[in-house]
Amino acid sequence: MIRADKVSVGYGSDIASAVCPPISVSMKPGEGLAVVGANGTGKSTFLRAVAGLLDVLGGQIDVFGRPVDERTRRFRADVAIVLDEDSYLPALTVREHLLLTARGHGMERVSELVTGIIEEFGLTARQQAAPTALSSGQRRRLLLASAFVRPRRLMVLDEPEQRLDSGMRDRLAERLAAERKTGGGVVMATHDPVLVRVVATRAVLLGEDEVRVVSPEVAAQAIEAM
Ligand SMILES: Nc1ncnc2c1ncn2[C@@H]1O[C@H](COP(=O)(O)OP(=O)(O)OP(=O)(O)O)[C@@H](O)[C@H]1O
Repeated sequence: MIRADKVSVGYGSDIASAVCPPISVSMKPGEGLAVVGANGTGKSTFLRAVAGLLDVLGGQIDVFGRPVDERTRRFRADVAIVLDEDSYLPALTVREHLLLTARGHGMERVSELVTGIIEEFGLTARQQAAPTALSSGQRRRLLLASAFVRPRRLMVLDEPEQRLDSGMRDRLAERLAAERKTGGGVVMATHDPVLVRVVATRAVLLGEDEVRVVSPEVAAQAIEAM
């Protein structure tokens, strides 16, 4: 599903500008990969490369057996991405966003599905509100809900716990664990040890001098010690 081979990521033009040492890690369907490390160690940068939003400086990332190309319809259909940024259409309500996302991905008769996801993400009372009228946590819920309302084989999530209260974090962890158990893949950057323990099957621990592939428990303990 994902195979990263000595991947260097960063914002300059050559390997010398990489933000962390090369990353080698792989992930199969039904697995969860947590990307863990202190602030600024390169978690979001690596996820951007997995999502095809940033070219790698060296090495290679294959997703579904092919080099990442986010422009292909197939990649966009298979990969649901929620990064660390607000992105929404200000003139559409919560419900309209989710209907549009599902229909845009070719789904039909989505009303019931959308109602269920809205409820699951605690947005029922705000479903007719525009995103600008939501709290920041509610907007984050909307973005996450958008990823669950569409077909996908892989979820790429950058700190999905951000701005969520603890009840919602726990429900999200269960939802992502269920995603994995039904054969989906989840790759997520996170600072939340609960998410790591519940969702991940392995983790990549980014540090300034080394990158290690570790068990979820080792990664969760590393977060707790940061
Ligand atoms: N657009 C950018 N241009 C140049 N440098 C950047 C850019 N975005 C991030 N960086 C730098 O790249 C390094 C890695 O940043 P990144 O956002 O990947 O870290 P992170 O591990 O996700 O951190 P956090 O836990 O704080 O979210 C940091 O030194 C950061 O300052």
